[in-house]
Amino acid sequence: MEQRMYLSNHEFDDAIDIFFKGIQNINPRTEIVKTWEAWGRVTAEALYAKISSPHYNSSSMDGIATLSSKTRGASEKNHIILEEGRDYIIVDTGDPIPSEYDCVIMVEDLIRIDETHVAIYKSASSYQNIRPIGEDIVENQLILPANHKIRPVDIGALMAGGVNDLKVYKRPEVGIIPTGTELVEPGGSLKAGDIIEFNSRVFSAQIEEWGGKAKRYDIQKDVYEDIKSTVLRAWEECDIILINAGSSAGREDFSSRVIEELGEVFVHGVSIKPGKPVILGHIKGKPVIGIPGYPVSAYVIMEFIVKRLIYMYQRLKPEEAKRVRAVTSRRIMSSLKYLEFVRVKLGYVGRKLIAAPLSRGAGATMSLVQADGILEIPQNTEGIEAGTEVEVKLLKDEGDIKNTIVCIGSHDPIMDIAGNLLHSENRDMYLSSAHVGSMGGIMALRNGETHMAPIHLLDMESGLYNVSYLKKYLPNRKMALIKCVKRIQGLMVKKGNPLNIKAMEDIVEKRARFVNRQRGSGTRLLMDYIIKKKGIMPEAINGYDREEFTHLGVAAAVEAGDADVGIGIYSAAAMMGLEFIPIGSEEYDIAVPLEYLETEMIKNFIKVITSDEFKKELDRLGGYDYSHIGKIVLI
Ligand SMILES: Nc1nc2c(c(=O)[nH]1)N[C@H]1C(S)=C(S)[C@@H](COP(=O)(O)OP(=O)(O)OC[C@H]3O[C@@H](n4cnc5c(N)ncnc54)[C@H](O)[C@@H]3O)O[C@H]1N2
Ligand code: MOO
Repeated sequence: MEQRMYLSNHEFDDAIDIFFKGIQNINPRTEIVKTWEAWGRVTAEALYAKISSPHYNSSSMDGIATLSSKTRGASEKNHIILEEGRDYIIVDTGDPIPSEYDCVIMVEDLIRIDETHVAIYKSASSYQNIRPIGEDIVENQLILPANHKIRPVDIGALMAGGVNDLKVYKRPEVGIIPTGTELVEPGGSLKAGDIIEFNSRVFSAQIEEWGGKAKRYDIQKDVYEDIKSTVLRAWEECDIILINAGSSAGREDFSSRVIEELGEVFVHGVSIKPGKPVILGHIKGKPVIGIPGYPVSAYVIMEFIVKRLIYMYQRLKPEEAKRVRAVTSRRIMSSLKYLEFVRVKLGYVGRKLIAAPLSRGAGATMSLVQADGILEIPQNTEGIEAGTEVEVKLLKDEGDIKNTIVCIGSHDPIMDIAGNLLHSENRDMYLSSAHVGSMGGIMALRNGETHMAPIHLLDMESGLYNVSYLKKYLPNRKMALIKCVKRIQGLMVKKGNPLNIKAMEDIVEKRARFVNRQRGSGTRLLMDYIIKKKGIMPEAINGYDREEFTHLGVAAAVEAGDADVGIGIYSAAAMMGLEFIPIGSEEYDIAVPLEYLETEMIKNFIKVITSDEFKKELDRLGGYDYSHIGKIVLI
């Protein structure tokens, strides 16, 4: 089969314009629903009250209904006595007021004389404590305009006004077709090459959130005729069709050909990243979108195009995301060719709102889970320097961001545990970690971009940890070091230690494939220190230059068999089921500028790491000595 290359390079706004112009003749359909089932729906016509509310004069208090003229002249000194049946009747809140009465006196203001008589000591005014007809809603009054999204309170007013049925826009049915021979349903055992199909489930939830109705079709293998017949079925059953994956230029990327054969492709390929190979088209007037397979690419297309489409069917416009000004924590490179959407973590450090970029890969679902905002880097920009003021679209509440401890530095799984405990103990506090290695953490402290930096930096001269680095790199700042843990560092190998590696020398001798940590990380310094002491040259180790950014990254590479041996901490090896050969221990501490030490956030953080619960977690992971945890060293 001939391989087709896509790919126009439309600018994003142009592509969106072309698409929405192409489908502008769509007329949203309407239906009648019961008011009590209309929450979240959008009114297709203005709604007027059919009756007044209240629809009779009603008592607003418990007491007696009487005639105000009979109470005239009553005072503390001049009680007036009223007789039941002749002067008043007893009423409760909400009771109708017979026409011969014009006011209600509260029971608290009555002096009971006997079974049938009360005295009053205050005159009453006409309509006192009576809710007159239409006090709330008057018949024929406008309750809601057209194109209004119905809220819970609207339902009450509509029903009070006698409106029980209403015309709303139909929720568009959105057909989702996951395609790919490699896709499998969740739950089964996985072999290399299997991909758990989850995009369609994410889309379904998004579609429901935006007011559409999701209809998921079975996974379609990469078979042209099968995909085509499923698209045709979805076309008959749905208003909008989403074909997931197969949008790119691969041999089995059929989406655009199917759409072209059955309808028309307006755009294939947009100058954005991620999301570039999106396909925008229609089949006989029904929108069809080919959504790229990578989850983050898919997110971008769902958020910017599909959301708007679903809203359009309900005559709504997506609300604009709130934007804030922030300062970039590090340099972010970007291609001149694309408008790029970078997920960022946000946090206030001093008065600066810092935006730290998260993992950029289009497959990084965690970058979406962790993101506080999206930073758009315009096309024709090479990137953004560290410390630049930028605009960020918020994905989270600004209040939550204010209560976030920004933590930039070396990674250890215990920081994730501390973050989790911090949030479960203090529901409004968060810990946001960026893993840039120990030296990266020191630089972030220097630039005022972080509240804390976890570090484990070995002084090659003295063999001591951390203190000398803070003195050297932050000479003019009063710093505190929160002592944390001693960690056992070592070599990780596959279970059974197939190459029988016992010490550093074995890596050289056996030509084992090594995976290292990045320069600037404390683990790398330790590695450099040890091989230097042993007189091993870096070049003698196969893969000394191969760098991973986290302990788990190293462990995962060994686990997958991409490397024979790596360096890292015990807990990471244990998590991945690897064997571990200790080579030394190091001090992993947390550097904090003194001015933050007394803040609520840091005080709570210290409380967490000194708690029994945290220590229990450390025991569970293994490889940590926490005898000095929480001790403060002033520098
Ligand atoms: N030679 C080129 N290759 C690629 C290009 C290119 O320009 N030239 N573009 C890349 C970009 S950018 C993207 S984005 C992807 C889009 O790929 P497809 O839409 O064709 O999707 P697949 O290749 O089938 O899948 C990619 C990837 O996505 C994940 N995936 C797919 N479906 C699901 C699902 N239902 N649930 C969860 N995850 C899913 C999966 O990891 C797939 O490996 O193409 C690049 N290639
Ligand atoms: O569009 Mo792809 O999504 O850049 O990764």
